[in-house]
Amino acid sequence: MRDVLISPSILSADFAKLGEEIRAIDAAGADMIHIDVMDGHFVPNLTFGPPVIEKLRPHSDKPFDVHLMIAPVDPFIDDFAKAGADILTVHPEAGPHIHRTLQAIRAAGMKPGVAINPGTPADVVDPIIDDVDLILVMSVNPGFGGQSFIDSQLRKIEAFRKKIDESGRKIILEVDGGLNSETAPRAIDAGVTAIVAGSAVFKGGPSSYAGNIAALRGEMVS
Ligand SMILES: O=C(CO)[C@H](O)[C@H](O)COP(=O)(O)O
Repeated sequence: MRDVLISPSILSADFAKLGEEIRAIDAAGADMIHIDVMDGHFVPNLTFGPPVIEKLRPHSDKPFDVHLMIAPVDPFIDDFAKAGADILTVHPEAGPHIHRTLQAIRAAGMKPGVAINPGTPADVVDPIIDDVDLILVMSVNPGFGGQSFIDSQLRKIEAFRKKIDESGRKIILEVDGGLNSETAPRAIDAGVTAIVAGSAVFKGGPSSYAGNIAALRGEMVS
């Protein structure tokens, strides 16, 4: 299997101990920290926003990989930059002008990412592939952790692998939703370079995190 980045989603962490949880996954070998921001409007769930991210920032030096499931996005871009986001990923459906939004994210000093829902075709990325540093393939409908991986998204990952290789650009191809030790190898074979996992990392509590992360990389767990 190729090397992959593991980005644990703190959606499955103990929200009463978020700082502690981030320190634990950092120490357990996480490459990035995946932070899901939901507004109860773009997706049917609510999490948190820039003030919480700012308080979490001192707990890890690893990149904060922030996935915005909010609409609109543009009024909040500077707030996420100030809070310490490194990668800011948005949905084309959040509108109204995805190209302008990606440029604004880069201008604010962050890496722009685009998130693709299970029902959204891969071609939506064609006009903006030069403007993104990360493509996030949602392998569940966004909003909740603990859902099952949607197999049809493997074909989309393969399509993105081809598009990225043809672009000649260094773009992280990330997958999110239902990843575990059975689905992760299939996503890696299809071409992803980063895996987001919530339930599969946080199950069993802090003493299990290192083994859970290693299992997603396809390493033997002792
Ligand atoms: O973005 C998300 C949901 O919108 C979560 O990051 C994702 O679903 C991870 O959870 P799990 O690994 O439990 O499926």
